[in-house]
Order: sequence, then C-alpha cells, then structure tokens
Amino acid sequence: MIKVDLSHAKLAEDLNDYKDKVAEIHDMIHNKTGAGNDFLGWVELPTNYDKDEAARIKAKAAELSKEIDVLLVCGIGGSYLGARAAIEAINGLYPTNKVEILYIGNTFSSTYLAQIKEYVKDKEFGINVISKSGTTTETSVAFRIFKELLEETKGKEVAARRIVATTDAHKGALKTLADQEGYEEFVVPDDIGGRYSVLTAVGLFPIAMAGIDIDAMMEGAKAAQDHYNNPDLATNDAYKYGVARQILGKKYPAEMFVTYELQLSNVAEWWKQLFGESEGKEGKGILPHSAVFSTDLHSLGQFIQEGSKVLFETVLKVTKPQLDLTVPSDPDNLDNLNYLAGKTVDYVNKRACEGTIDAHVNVGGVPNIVIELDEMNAYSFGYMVYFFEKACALSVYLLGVNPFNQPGVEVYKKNMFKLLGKPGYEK
Ligand SMILES: O=P(O)(O)OC[C@H]1O[C@H](O)[C@H](O)[C@@H](O)[C@@H]1O
Repeated sequence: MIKVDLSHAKLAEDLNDYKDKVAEIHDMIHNKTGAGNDFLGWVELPTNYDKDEAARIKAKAAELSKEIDVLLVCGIGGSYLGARAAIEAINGLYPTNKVEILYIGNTFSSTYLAQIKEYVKDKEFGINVISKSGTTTETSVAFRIFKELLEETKGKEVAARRIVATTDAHKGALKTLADQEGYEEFVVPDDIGGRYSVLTAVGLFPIAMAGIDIDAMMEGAKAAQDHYNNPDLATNDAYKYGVARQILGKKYPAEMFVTYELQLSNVAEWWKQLFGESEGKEGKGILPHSAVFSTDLHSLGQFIQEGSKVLFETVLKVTKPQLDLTVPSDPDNLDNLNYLAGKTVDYVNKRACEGTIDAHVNVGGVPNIVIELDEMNAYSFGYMVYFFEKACALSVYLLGVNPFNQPGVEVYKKNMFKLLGKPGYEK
C-alpha cells in the first residue's frame, strides 16, 4: 500500500545506525512510557474505536443528508484539517455528492464568514461544531453567528436537530451547550490530541456526511496499525521515513511536502499541523512546508532548483489516479502536441514527477524522500493517516521532544484575550 523510497534521499548516515534507538522508541510508544504518554489513544484506535458511536455517526449522517444541502464544518486545526484533507482527497475538488461541505470556525476573517453567511442564508444547512477544548475562540465566534442564523431562519427545534456537536465527553462550554440544547453529540477521546484525531468522530462525521465509507477508512487504518506494529527499522517504512527526515533535518531546516494532485493540498495542510505542532518546540524541529506540483514548479520551482539549500522534499506519489483523460490527436498539430496524442494526462503527470525528482536531486542537490501510495480512496486514506501518525511519533521522539503537547500555541491567545478584554485576562 505504501512504499518509502530513500534512493534519492542522499542520506549522510546509515539508517541502520538507528536500529536500536528505533526499537526502543517503538516500545516507548506501545508501552506508553514516553513523554506525553496520555495522548497515545490513536495507536490502537483503529482496533478499539467506539463501534456504537460509529453506527450513530452513520445513522445521523444518513438522516441529516436527507434534510440539508450544505454542512458547515465549524472547527480549527486538528478539529477540521483531517476531515477536509479526506473529503477533498477522496471526492476531489468538484465533488458530486449531495451535501456540500464548507468550512467555518477556522478563521476570524470577517469577509470570509460574511460571504458564507450570505451563501447559506437561503439554503438548507446544518452545522457540525467540533472542538476538543470546547472553548476555541475562532470556532466559538463562527458557531454563535451561524447558530443564530439557523435558529432565526428555521426555528430552534429544527436548528437543534441540524446541529451536531463533537467535543469532550465530560467538560467544556460546548459540552454544556450541547447538553442543554439537545444536540446530537460525538466524543473527542481524552487520550487523542487534535492533530491525531481525524479517525475519531472529529473527522468521521464530516467525512460520512461527504458520502465517504468510514468503515473502509477504519479498515485501512487497522491494516496500517497491524503493519507498522513492528519495531524493525529494516522493514517498517513508517519508521524509515521518520528516521530519514531526522537525518536530513540535521542539515536542512525545512521539509517540503510535495504532491502531484491539487486535491491533496489539504492533506499537506493536515501533515503540516501533524509534524509542525508535534515537533516545533524547545528551539528544535524541521519547518514543514508544502507545494503541489507541477502547479508550483512554475512559481517555486526556480527556488527549489537553484536557490539556497534550505530544504529537502518529501514527495507523496499516488500511483493510480482516480480519473484520467487522454490527449486528443489533432490533424493540424499547430500546437506541436501530437507527440502526446493518445497518452493519458496522468502519464504526463508521472513523467513530470520523474523528471522533477531527477532535476532536483541530481542537478539541484535537493534530497528527496519518495512515499508511494498505490491509490487514493477511503481505505488507503485511513492507511496513510496511520502511517504518518506513527512516523511522526517516532520521528519526534527521536529528536528528543514530546510529540503530544503544544504549549507555544497559547501565547498568542493570551495576548489576544488581553487585547479583547476577556474576563480574567485584563492585565
Ligand atoms: O479542538 P480545539 O480544542 O478547538 O482545538 C483546535 C486546535 O487549536 C489549538 O489551539 C491547538 O493548537 C490545536 O492542536 C487544535 O487542534
């Protein structure tokens, strides 16, 4: 399903030197003995996720899909990126499923929110409000605005039926509100942090609303859980990737995650939070960056090829496209393109990928890690998520950092609260 190719990575160290350390960290993860060990619920989630809740998710999604045309997914960071990554990667950017999925709660941009308000005001819409803490300000502000709109246009009873809250099982403002209003509630497990939560209700409900098979996604994740439950660096590709990026990280401050499909740009955003928030602390970490090729080769390609040597690339290559087209033959051939007639567009895309890797690695001196995924569907998405989660935990432990906290995120919030006059933050 996933193959990691390090033949273009130009590693300055032997992977094998990390064998013992990796086996040790594998034990730390599985025996929960490392820093942040109360956030390791994702490790066995594909096996022991709440099946009753999954059934409720499917039932509510089926029921709500009959009633609404637009679902507003109201969350930020780990509370929306995974769902968005999955929905776009699997359904594409112009999907045919009945319910349109839009994202709010991920910004204070008044223009963005006002435009969405205008767009949905005469439509049949519902809201999935998602927040582990239940107090994130971006999410709370957007939810208040759209809850009011829904209640005003449809009445409180219909609104309560069309609002689904995904939050902590026991505490937080959103939990209190959901209990009081009688919303359908789903749970963010205590032992799973936001950036590791896509395979919980956080991701599964919006993904189900997009018409995607969440059982297949969890089966894919389970296959990856079994496959990567293996301390042997020589055969565990998730660990190979985790180690390789740390070896490269000693020389290069940035890692550029590259895909060749526009619909994977939010997989990159999800990946950036996963690695950036897990690793960027104590003055350490590789800056996670991303690009979609060949699109960005026409903007960033020059820098990558010949600019300062600050990055290595991690290329996610999906072998089989979901759809394909053939370049037509043209008798006049005025555009001189007949040499491609009869070839598929994906054939061209793959040659662009091969040519770019060769140019960047062998001419530009930019190391490439290539991660090959055979296809993109619900099953393989679940598999891929688990692969990156496991690789991330290993990689960040290898750096000597707790992968599961994010103390730095609070600093801007405190400043903002002070400036906004939030009670308790005045001085
Ligand atoms: O789910 P929430 O509690 O609303 O949090 C949403 C996001 O914002 C926080 O500030 C954290 O940095 C993220 O890790 C989290 O995913």
